[in-house]
Amino acid sequence: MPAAAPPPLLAVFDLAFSRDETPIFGPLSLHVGAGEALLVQGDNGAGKTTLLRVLAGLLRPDSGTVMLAGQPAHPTLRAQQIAYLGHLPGLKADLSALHNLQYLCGLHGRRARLQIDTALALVGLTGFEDAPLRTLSAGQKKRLGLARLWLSPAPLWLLDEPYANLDLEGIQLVNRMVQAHLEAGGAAMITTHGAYAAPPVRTRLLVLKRPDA
Ligand SMILES: Nc1ncnc2c1ncn2[C@@H]1O[C@H](COP(=O)(O)OP(=O)(O)OP(=O)(O)O)[C@@H](O)[C@H]1O
Repeated sequence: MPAAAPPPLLAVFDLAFSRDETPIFGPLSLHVGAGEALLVQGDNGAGKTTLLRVLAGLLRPDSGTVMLAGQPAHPTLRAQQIAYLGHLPGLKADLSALHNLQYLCGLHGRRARLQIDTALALVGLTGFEDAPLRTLSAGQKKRLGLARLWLSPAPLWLLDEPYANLDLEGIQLVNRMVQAHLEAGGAAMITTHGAYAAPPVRTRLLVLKRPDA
């Protein structure tokens, strides 16, 4: 008898979120399996960031269930399974690029056999190791967030506008990273305003609209 397929890395059932009784999204059901990317599109204010923040456990939904690798999501599981790249990448302004990554790797773990220097080189930040974060440009900060993402051992990437502030080479870098992550058995949910930046991988599309729109 063939072995049962593994559960999707992310499965969401009837998830809904509102603010001050105004519905922002949902009820929404979706799943993302290993090797898949789900592109989340929608107008400004459609709820893309909010959805990713709920999935990351940063906001509490009104209702619904989030399953990670077949188990109900809880903080420890989220920390193991999810790498979240948001608008504020969780970096400290006064720490250097290198110290930020050392700090975050200490907190969340690091992909086996991957050195921080290697991740900095991948994102084009060699030579900026000692630069305090506050002296980096918006695109360089985004690149540091990408180095953090690459260092993370978590299989499910939640990427909120990963292309924002990046030049063309940076956009291609994100796409190469997503492709490599999926080929290694990971998955990604990616918010974006335009399909122009869709990574060249097996991608499904979720278009978000406000429930009251
Ligand atoms: N901290 C907040 N307090 C109150 N309302 C908020 C807050 N953050 C977002 N909202 C509202 O929630 C709705 C969804 O916002 P969200 O940021 O999720 O949209 P988005 O699809 O990511 O938008 P964009 O494409 O502009 O980034 C918007 O109407 C927004 O005004």
